[in-house]
Amino acid sequence: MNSRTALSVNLNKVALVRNTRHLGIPSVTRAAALCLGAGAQGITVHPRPDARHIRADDVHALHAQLAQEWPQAEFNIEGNPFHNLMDFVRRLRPQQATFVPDSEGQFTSDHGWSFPEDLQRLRPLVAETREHGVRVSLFMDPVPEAMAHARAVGADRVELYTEGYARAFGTPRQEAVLRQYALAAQAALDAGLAVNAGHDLNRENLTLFLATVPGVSEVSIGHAFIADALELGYAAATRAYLDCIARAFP
Ligand SMILES: CC(=O)[C@@H](O)[C@H](O)COP(=O)(O)O
Ligand SMILES: NCC(=O)COP(=O)(O)O
Repeated sequence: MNSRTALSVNLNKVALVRNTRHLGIPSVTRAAALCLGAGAQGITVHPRPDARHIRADDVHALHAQLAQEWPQAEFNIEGNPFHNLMDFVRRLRPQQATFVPDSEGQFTSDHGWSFPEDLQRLRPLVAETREHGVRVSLFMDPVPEAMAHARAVGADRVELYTEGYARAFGTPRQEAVLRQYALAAQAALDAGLAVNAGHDLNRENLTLFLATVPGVSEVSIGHAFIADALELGYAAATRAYLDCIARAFP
């Protein structure tokens, strides 16, 4: 299937279920193989410092699996570069690192970086990550004015934090909120950044987002994807999300 936006499947929630027993099932590497085999372009993990879901050995196993069996796939590791993310960047050099300003033990990601406050401390870590050959994406709220700062820090991309859109979807606020995301994406593109998006995207809200917000290179989707995969299976869920993406670009 040919489309303009890549699908990166986030496997956090597979590991969350696996961690409730000591049996190794469900397997994150098996999930990755099934999603990539069905056409997903990448795999995302967010190894949190408390290891509640993805653990360090999962990140290493997935990295080795993708390098050997899916060399064309993108491996995207998310996390806070001031906590544990840089260890993975330095050792594994994935295709993409997404910097997320989560606190330790955070329930789930709920905000992006703040500029100019975070500018100076991020700059050396962005530079180091890029020197390792790893693309840097910064998790950002949809604030158009912040995009030039993200570029000034040296990032390659921003990931628009989409929970606000997901909450507004289907409500009277939907149009105004989408306009805000479109303006933020355009500001990022104008600043020379590529645009990713993620958080609470699902089969209902994805097509409208991609049809409205310009130039989204990649979406990373986990929670709703895995919920769908419980009903449909990984391969059918992947095909369903690829179809949502394709329908945005008729
Ligand atoms: C950055 C982002 O939006 C995702 O990584 C999200 O935080 C998923 O993490 P959890 O699966 O731990 O909620
Ligand atoms: N970067 C967002 C991500 O990987 C998945 O977020 P969600 O779909 O689990 O909310």
